[in-house]
Formats: sequence, C-alpha cells, structure tokens
Amino acid sequence: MAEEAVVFTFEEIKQLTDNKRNLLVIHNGVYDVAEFLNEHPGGEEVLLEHAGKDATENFEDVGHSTDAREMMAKYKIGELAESDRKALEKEEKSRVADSSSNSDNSSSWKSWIIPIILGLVGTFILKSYLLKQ
Ligand code: HEM
Repeated sequence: MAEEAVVFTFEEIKQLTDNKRNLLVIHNGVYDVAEFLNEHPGGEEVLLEHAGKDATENFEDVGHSTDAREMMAKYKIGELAESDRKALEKEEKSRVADSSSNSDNSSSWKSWIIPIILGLVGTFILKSYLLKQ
C-alpha cells in the first residue's frame, strides 16, 4: 500500500529507465517490468519499446485479459505525477484530433477526384459508342 503512494514524473521515469530499470506507464500507474520481461506472453520486445513511456494505448489495443490486469498489480511501483497526467491527456486528445483531421482530408480529396474520373471515363465510352453508330 505504502509503495502505491510513490509519485513519479515522466522525467524521473525516463531517468530510472536509463539506469537499467524498465518503467512504463499504464493508466497513470507506474510499472517496473524488468522482472517480467522474460515472462511476458507478448514478449520482452514490446515492453522494452515502451520503457520510459506511456504504454496505455498499446496495452489496450492488445485487449489484455482480466488475468493480465491482475498480474499488473505485482509490478506496480507508483503513480504518475498529477502534472504529467494532464500533459498526457492533452497529448492523447491532440493525437485523436490529428488522426481525425487527417482522415477527413484524405476522404474529402477522394470524394471529388473519384466521381470526376468516373464521369470522364463514362463520357469517353459514351462518345466513342455514339460515333460508331
Ligand atoms: C505490466 C504490464 C503487462 C502485463 C502484466 C501483461 C500481461 C500479459 C499477458 C498475461 C498476456 C497473455 C494474454 C492475456 O492474458 O491477455 C499478454 C499478451 C500480450 N501483451 Fe502484455 N502485459 C503487460 C504489458 C504489455 C504492454 C505495455 C504491451 C505493449 C504493447 C503488451 C503487449 C502484449 C502483446 C502484443 C501480447 C500478445 C497478445 C497475443 O498474442 O494475442 N503487454 N500480456
């Protein structure tokens, strides 16, 4: 219990990770997965990739089981500092905004170029058909 009250900033998480510990953040909890690397069913590679970073998004994308979520508790060493949580939320929001505006751009581009091409092709086919008559 007392351990869970320890608060880390991203700065500290990064520093500790440099010193051969493997800390990562999932749902604002800080986990030291150094002992878990060899046991992780998803392999050590993915855990190392997220060392010193927030892994929430990818952790959720995998769709970890309830068992996995219970296992996590064993590796929890503290919480992410309040100040860094806000930065994280903003980052996530802007990432969502970025990806939605990107897809909007590409879909609006496709929404006019495809009908124009189809229209031109249709016109040529019709013209060559009528000229043959
Ligand atoms: C302390 C944190 C973690 C624990 C305790 C944990 C535990 C587990 C467990 C028990 C499984 C087996 C499948 C299941 O029961 O859901 C698994 C699979 C997996 N995990 Fe994790 N995991 C952790 C963090 C992560 C992170 C940060 C990633 C990053 C992407 C990750 C990626 C994967 C992948 C790719 C699989 C394989 C899924 C499959 O083969 O279908 N895990 N993990």
